[in-house]
This record gives sequence, C-alpha cells and structure tokens, in this order.
Amino acid sequence: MTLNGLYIPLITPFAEDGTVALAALERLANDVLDDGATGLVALGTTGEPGSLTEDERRAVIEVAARVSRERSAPLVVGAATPEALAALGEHPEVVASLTVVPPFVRPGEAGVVAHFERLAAGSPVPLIVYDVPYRTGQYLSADALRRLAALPNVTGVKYAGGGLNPDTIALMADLPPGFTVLGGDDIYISPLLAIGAHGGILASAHVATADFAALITAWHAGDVANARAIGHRLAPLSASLFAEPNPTVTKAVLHAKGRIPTPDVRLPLLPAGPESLTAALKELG
Ligand SMILES: O=C(O)C1=N[C@H](C(=O)O)C[C@H](O)C1
Repeated sequence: MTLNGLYIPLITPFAEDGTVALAALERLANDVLDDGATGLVALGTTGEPGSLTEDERRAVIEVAARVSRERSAPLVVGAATPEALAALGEHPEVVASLTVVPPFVRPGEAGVVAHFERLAAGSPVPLIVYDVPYRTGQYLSADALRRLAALPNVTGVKYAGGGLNPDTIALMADLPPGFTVLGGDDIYISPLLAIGAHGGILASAHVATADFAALITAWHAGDVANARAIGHRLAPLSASLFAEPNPTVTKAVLHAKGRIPTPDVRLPLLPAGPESLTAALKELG
C-alpha cells in the first residue's frame, strides 16, 4: 500500500462551553476533502489527543470515519498502544495508524525497532512510523528507518526530522520498495517532495488546502517550475502558522475565517497571540 497525496491532520475544534464541536469537525473534514485533500488524519499531534478524554477521542474517530466512508477517502488515526491500535480494527475506513516513536524514553534505535515490531505484529492496520525527533527526543538514522521499513505491517514514515540532512538524502536515494514517505514538517515539504516523498501530513493545509494539493501534484508530475513557485509561496505561510505551538495559530486562523466556533486549545497549550494571527492572515492573503 502506498499512501500518496495530501493528508490533513484534523484539529479538534472546541465549542464555547469547552466541549468538542463535533459538527464543526465534520464540516471541516468535508471542506478539506472538497478542496483537494486525499485523506484525513484523526488524533495527530494537531488534534491535541493528549488533552482529550477517551470518550472524546472515540467521538473524533467516529466523525472522521463517517466522513471518510461517505467520501471514500482514506483515514489514518493516531494510535501508539496495543489497545488503541486494536480498536482501529472496528473501523474499515482506517487504512493505517500514525504511531509515534516512543517519546521521552530515548530507547535507542534498536529499542525503537523492537517496539514497532511488537506493535505492528498485533495491529489490525499497517503502521506509519511518526518520526519527529524534536518532540520525542529519539533520532532515527536512515539505517534505522530501513530496518523499520523491513518489518511486516509497517507501511511508511511520517518524516518530520526538522529539516533535510544526510540521513534524509540517504533514505530517499534508496527507498525500500513499497515504503511510503509522507512529509510532516510543513516548511520543508516542497524540498522533500522534490527528492521523492509521496505526500504530506500537513497541519498548514487546513488553510490553503488546494495549494498544498497542487504542490504535491506538481512535484509528482515533474512540473518543476510550478512546484518550486508554489513551494516558495507556501513556506512562509507554514512558518507563520507554526510561529507558536501547533495548532494554536491554525485554530486562530480557522476561527477568524468562520470555520470553527472558537480558536480555543486546551492546556498546556495557550491560545495564539493576536500578532501571530495577523501575520498568518497576511500570508494567507
Ligand atoms: O498532527 C500532525 O500529524 C502534525 N503534527 C506536526 C506537529 O505538530 O509537529 C505538524 C504537521 O503539520 C502535522
């Protein structure tokens, strides 16, 4: 299975009373698919999964699964424990899990591979390794990513290494067959696509969805001049949306555009400041 294209890691909108605004979530999911997204991601970092109750997480997955079913769009769900992975078997719309490298523990690359081997063996869906060292504290070399790619039931990586480095180049130069690379560092998505990524899981693409979809299409079609131009235009937008912790600015923009009922985030996140909102709206044009 190769997951090409643009995946939107859905924010979790909150209502004035602090509850999850499920109707707004459903609208947003449909809107991004209307605007050219390939598929949806529920409970990515952007969805603030650690700040939701178990019931809320279940409700979010149900909304995303319903929209995916109705729109025949692939759904990826954040899940990092055997129990959370097992529950995904209830939803035929789920094509893969987004499974983060164990954070904070820093088990070393061999520990990460053993961890994924165990999770993948018991999972009803294939795993996408969520490689985000600046959040987890655990770096993965190209060699470690190749060992992960060789595991049964591991289908790809959401690559968010904080930029492109020699390991990125080495991995992309010799990708294991059938292993999907989805960019997860919004600012670097264009160069990653240029060297062969299959697509992206991009919080920035809640806004300017059609432009991010066009960026991926242009790189895949080999339309270099167009792809470069779109990429250079979108990078400052992404930078402005990540000027404060994700997804605070994106939520502020979506609220300012009337797409979600509040810009609220839950602690430990604090709402984005007005300057960040103004700057992002300016980039959006
Ligand atoms: O939720 C996600 O998936 C994403 N999270 C990243 C992060 O917050 O570090 C950013 C990326 O756009 C998608």
